[in-house]
Amino acid sequence: MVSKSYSNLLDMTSGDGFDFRQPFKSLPRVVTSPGFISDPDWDTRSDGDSVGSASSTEKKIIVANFLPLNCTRDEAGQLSFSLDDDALLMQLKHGFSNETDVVYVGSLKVQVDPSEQDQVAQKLLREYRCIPTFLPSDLQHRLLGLHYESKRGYIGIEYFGRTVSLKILSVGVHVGRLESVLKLPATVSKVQEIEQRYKGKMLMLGVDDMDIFKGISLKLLGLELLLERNPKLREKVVLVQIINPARSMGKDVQEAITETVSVAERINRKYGSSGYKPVVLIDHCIPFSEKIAFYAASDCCIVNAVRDGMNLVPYEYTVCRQGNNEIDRLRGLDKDTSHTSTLIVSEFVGCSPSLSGAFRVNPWSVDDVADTLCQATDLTESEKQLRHEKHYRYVSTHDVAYWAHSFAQDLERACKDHYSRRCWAIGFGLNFRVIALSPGFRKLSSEHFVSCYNKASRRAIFLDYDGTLVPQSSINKAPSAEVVSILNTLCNDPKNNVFIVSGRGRDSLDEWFSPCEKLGIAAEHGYFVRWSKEAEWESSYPSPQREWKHIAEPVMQVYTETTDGSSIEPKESALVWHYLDADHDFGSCQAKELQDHLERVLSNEPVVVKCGHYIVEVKPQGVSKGLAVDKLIRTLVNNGKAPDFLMCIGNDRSDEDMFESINSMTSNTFLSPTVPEVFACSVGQKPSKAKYYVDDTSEVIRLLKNVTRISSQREDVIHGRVIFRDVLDFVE
Ligand SMILES: O=P(O)(O)OC[C@H]1O[C@H](O[C@H]2O[C@H](CO)[C@@H](O)[C@H](O)[C@H]2O)[C@H](O)[C@@H](O)[C@@H]1O
Repeated sequence: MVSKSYSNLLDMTSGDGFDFRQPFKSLPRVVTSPGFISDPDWDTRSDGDSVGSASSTEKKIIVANFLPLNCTRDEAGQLSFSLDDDALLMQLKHGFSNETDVVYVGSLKVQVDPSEQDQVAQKLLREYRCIPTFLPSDLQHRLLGLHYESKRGYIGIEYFGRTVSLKILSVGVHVGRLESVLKLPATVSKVQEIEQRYKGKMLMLGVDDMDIFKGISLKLLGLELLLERNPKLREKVVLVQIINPARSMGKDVQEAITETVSVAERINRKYGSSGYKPVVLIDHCIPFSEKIAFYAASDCCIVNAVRDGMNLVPYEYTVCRQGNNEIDRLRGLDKDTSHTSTLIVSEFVGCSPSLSGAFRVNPWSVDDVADTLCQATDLTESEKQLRHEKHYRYVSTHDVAYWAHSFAQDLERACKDHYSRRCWAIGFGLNFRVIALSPGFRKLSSEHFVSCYNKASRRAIFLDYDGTLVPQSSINKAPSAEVVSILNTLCNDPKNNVFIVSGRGRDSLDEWFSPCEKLGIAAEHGYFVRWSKEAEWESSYPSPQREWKHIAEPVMQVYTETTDGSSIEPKESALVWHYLDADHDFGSCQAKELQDHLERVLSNEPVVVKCGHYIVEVKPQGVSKGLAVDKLIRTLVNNGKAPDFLMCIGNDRSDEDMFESINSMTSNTFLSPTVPEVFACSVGQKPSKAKYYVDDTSEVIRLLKNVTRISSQREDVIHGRVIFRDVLDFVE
């Protein structure tokens, strides 16, 4: 649902905060650089600077799944909000400087009716610096079929010219906050009280939210088995299980509660006595200080989740076990006494890899849990100390501020290039996008192009096919008579070498361009190359291998069956999955899944998996339009025909390789001393490595047609057909 909160996202990049007294501003169409809104409708000072540019306050926008807010709706339907101080997001800001203005963006844990959304959004922003996103549930599950790549430790999502960096960072706890709660007299006396209550027993602790993934009853079953197998531990071991209230109340959660209570009662019946309950369930809200006291007093802490996020319970436990002087004094310990702790952590919990001294368990295996609990009861003091020291060193140095700082550094790196881009706002509502273009990217001026073409003495021209010479939308994929005629004129100019560089197979290209005798063709992204119609097809690659196709094709078939309208195109060197005729949203999600799937199953094969215009293509490694163009130019140079004019037009991702290749030609030593005039041109104004763009295929054709006049005059001169009118036209 779109609410005004979305339009305010643009405000966030300016420094003027969110002033609701101002009337709603019109959306700027062009954003010249982050933070500076160039539209004259917006607040500007008399000197022309935007208000935003004057502010020195650093602003950090933290986008998370959920906002750090407690939200409740009372019986009358009234919503009330309060900051959730326990939320890690709140603590993250301690890693930033005090002046940093932190704004949060995320979902709410309550449903908000569309009619209330604007009002709620404005209230939350004004009172809590929070911007709620009212996402439909199907949008909530953070990669949307977008194309992404792994880049040294983080994921880069190419999004309309911007690289959105995605890094999976660990997170820590706010050690200072825990220590200050631990110091409170109420906490200290609670620690004493708990230690007194469980004196002589090994106190095990579990702290979990009540949900079906936390594996609480599996933990209890492990304890039951431990007591069954080890009678000597009866009366000696107690598990205190603190259960935080459930965040939702579905049937599953209700069943999990019933099961947990019934297992606990069974264990207590079987192994308990008048003064001993092996399991103590605390299933009501307790003060934070009491929870901290339990951490501090417990010999061992067990997290047995079958599925979880980071889970910071082990970190909190470790900090609390370090205690403080007051607790040590009450325990009769001198200040140099080492502290101890024992952790049992499910292998499915996010913090597990960072805790090298913890016992790792498979929560599904009751046997494993029971055995591990048994080992934990049998540790020597020095072993418990060593494990604790190791964990405490890590947890106290990798706290929430450490990770916030690390994140801020990543953010700076990710934004490095952003400041040199020009950003354009396009579309409205849910189609609103910001595209980032490189500073020099501009429309190709026909005059400049024609003038350079005219001056050149040897030209190399590389033309993509689909989306460049024929519209992507055209049903008839064959070139028009006009295209054929233009190409023929260009090819007949002896100053020119003209090539079609396409992903298409050689048979269709051969058939479509049979009237163009002198046209060069690079088919299947340059796997096959032919210099003219009468020349043989050449390939500098080994014959197409079949083995990988036996792996890839069945996978593509599965996706074809489940994606209505999709199909497979076999090519000589490649295999393509098409979804142009399928539902585009579903197709693009399927395409991303398919790409990942193929990359996994083909990881040992000499192929690459690439996405294109409604296609996913598997092709041999080392085959690209860029390499094809590079080889063709090198051959021209070796044959003494070094071009002083290079032109390359294309519209698709595969054409970007061509642009990259010909862009590098100006600095390439093999062309020396000729420095060619380079025209890398994208069809469509979109993020590209090309320096120029034209709007569409009809503009490509117009552009080429303009220069055919120069080439055809040249042809007429050769054939002695120059007439006075042509000379006049040319001069004009
Ligand atoms: O390099 P190009 O000349 O741009 O060719 C790239 C691909 O062209 C063909 O696919 C395209 O046209 C299909 C309709 O004929 C359409 O379904 C698809 O979405 C387009 O990408 C060709 O079938 C592919 O093999 C080429 O790689």
